[in-house]
Amino acid sequence: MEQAATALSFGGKQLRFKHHSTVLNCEMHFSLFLPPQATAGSVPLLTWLSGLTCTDENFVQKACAQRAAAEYGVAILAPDTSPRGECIADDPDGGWDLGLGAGFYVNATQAPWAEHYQMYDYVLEELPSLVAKEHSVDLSRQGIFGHSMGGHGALSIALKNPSRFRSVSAFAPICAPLHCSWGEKAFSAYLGADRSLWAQYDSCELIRRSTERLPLLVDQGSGDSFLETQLKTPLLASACKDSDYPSTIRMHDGYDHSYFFIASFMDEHIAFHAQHCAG
Ligand SMILES: N[C@@H](CCC(=O)N[C@@H](CSC=O)C(=O)NCC(=O)O)C(=O)O
Repeated sequence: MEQAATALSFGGKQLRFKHHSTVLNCEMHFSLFLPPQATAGSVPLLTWLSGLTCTDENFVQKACAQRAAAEYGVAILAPDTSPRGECIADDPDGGWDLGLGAGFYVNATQAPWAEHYQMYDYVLEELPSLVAKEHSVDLSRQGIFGHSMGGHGALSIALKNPSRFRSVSAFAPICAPLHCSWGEKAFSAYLGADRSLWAQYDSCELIRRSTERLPLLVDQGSGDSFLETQLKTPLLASACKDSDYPSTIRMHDGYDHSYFFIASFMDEHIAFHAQHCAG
């Protein structure tokens, strides 16, 4: 693991690393914020999953997360959104919703994607273990959150692994990839034509199948241009209601899909995770 950048921020450190991922079979970058409390002992680890077209750097530069992370004493790990490199398969039609920057946090089973697109295992297993080997983060106190495609990733990964996380939250998540064109395009490429295999990564399906409960917070802007076509927040609200899954799903008048929205509520998400990851 090679350090690519470091900067002090609110008494903590904003770091960027390059490493070889054995799971993804390529070179990757990721970012890690360590709060000042990490110099005295291990701190909870929050994983942030970004949306379509992002790298690890969008969150670092635009989410305004460092001040609250330093205040509450939590580390934030920000992975990239897909495998990277010239040899990595990409959307043959040049779209930004498949391939590079659009890994959807699943383990692809189909050619040509399966060779590198294993983002589920990378985010859940390889990266936190790698970080914990070299930094004082406590893997028994983890939260996960994300935006849009990353909100889908955070919800689905947490719902599939409730014993690994204390809390989950999302900004404008893709709530039901089985029922939107972004999800249908990505899942048919990565997972194949059998839709029954897609359900293992669909948050609404996972809520309906769940037996354990995690604290769950979702924020959504009413002025988000993707709300009706791609995100479908009401489907998540219905799944939670039908399954008696406790959740806080908040609509915010006029907010759009951008990082301006994310930054506006970032402090509340970090406080939410810090509360559940304490002790
Ligand atoms: N590049 C596209 C817009 C893509 C976009 O809006 N990406 C969002 C995530 S969408 C769902 O996963 C994003 O986070 N963008 C990065 C940012 O810094 O805003 C276009 O040209 O329309």
